[in-house]
Amino acid sequence: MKGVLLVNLGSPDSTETKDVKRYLGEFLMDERVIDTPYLLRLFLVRGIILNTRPKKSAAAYKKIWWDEGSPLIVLSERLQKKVQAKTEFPVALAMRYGNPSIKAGLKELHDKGVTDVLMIPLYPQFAMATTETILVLADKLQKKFFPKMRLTHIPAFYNKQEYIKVLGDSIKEYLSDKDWDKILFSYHGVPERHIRKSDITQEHCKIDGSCCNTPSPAHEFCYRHQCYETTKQVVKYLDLKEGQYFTSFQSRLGRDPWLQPYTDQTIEDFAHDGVKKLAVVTPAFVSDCLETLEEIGMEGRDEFVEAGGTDFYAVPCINDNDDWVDVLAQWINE
Ligand SMILES: C=CC1=C(C)c2cc3[nH]c(cc4nc(cc5[nH]c(cc1n2)c(C)c5CCC(=O)O)C(CCC(=O)O)=C4C)c(C)c3C=C
Ligand SMILES: [Fe+2]
Ligand SMILES: [Fe+2]
Repeated sequence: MKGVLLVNLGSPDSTETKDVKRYLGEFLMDERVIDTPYLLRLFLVRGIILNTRPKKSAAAYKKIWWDEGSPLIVLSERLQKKVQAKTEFPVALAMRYGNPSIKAGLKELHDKGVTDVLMIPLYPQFAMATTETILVLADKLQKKFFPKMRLTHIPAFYNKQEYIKVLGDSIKEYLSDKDWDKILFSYHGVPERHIRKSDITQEHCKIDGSCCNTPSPAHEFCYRHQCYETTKQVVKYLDLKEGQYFTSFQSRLGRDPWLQPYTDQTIEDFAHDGVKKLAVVTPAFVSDCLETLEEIGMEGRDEFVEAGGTDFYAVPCINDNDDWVDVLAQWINE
């Protein structure tokens, strides 16, 4: 029997510093997130990052936490329930880090008699630190604990017209009663090195601005290409004109170069250049989370207003939008 596993990133169990520390430890010790040799990663994560970051992150999580829990988890649970109502196949939810784990999700499906699992990583664009790490871990768990299960997955859907329509319509609807000067498409960043590592041709991605527009088999796994392509498709769908939109990358961690331009700098530059009313869309995230609600919705807004902007609109993610539920159900049932 077929079953579905929706997989998102995950959140700490609570906003207590100890829970945030445990979650960050699991997240950042993933070799596809901090991709240094093991001992260096251990030193960076345990010796440096986990000494200071958990307290700072816990304070940020406290600002966005809901009574029901982490927004990312609650919104993912709502999505799972709505999708379940649209299909006869069992639909489970799992998180790559923290709870509910991928192992628990596979077990839930296994106990319901599922033999064929369709995994849906809830990331529109492929990245080593998101889609790939989910697939690698699920494969390992399947071999070890569920040898009779068969796993398949839906690849990154950044250019699927059904998805672009849902995203485009949600932006249009949210901004319909608002006056805006510019729309910023802000994607979660990754270190530039990750783009080179994921280049299956080992020679295409130069991160010089042109490679992502030149057709290549590398694009199947190029996060940067897929981000720019998402912007391009939404721009086309919404009929935006040159100068009305821009793409940038947020959430940089550490000193290595990450994908640029950086969102925080872009927001400040816009305000200095006279943009008064800014809308920010965050299409790397299906569900609103710390990075959209706090980093963009709070910090980004403050930066913009301090630099002279007047109106700031953080456009919600597609979350459990009914049209998005219909698209997922269609992909599952086809
Ligand atoms: C598109 C999705 C994401 C990519 C790519 C990604 C890469 C990535 N992230 C970090 C470090 C952190 N990310 C954190 C939070 C966070 N990241 C994503 C998504 C992607 N990350 C989400 C949805 C969230 C929010 C989770 C939530 O509970 O709401 C954090 C934790 C918060 C903090 O301390 O800032 C860290 C750390 C790296 C190093 C990385 C690239 C390889
Ligand atoms: Fe992240
Ligand atoms: Fe590229």
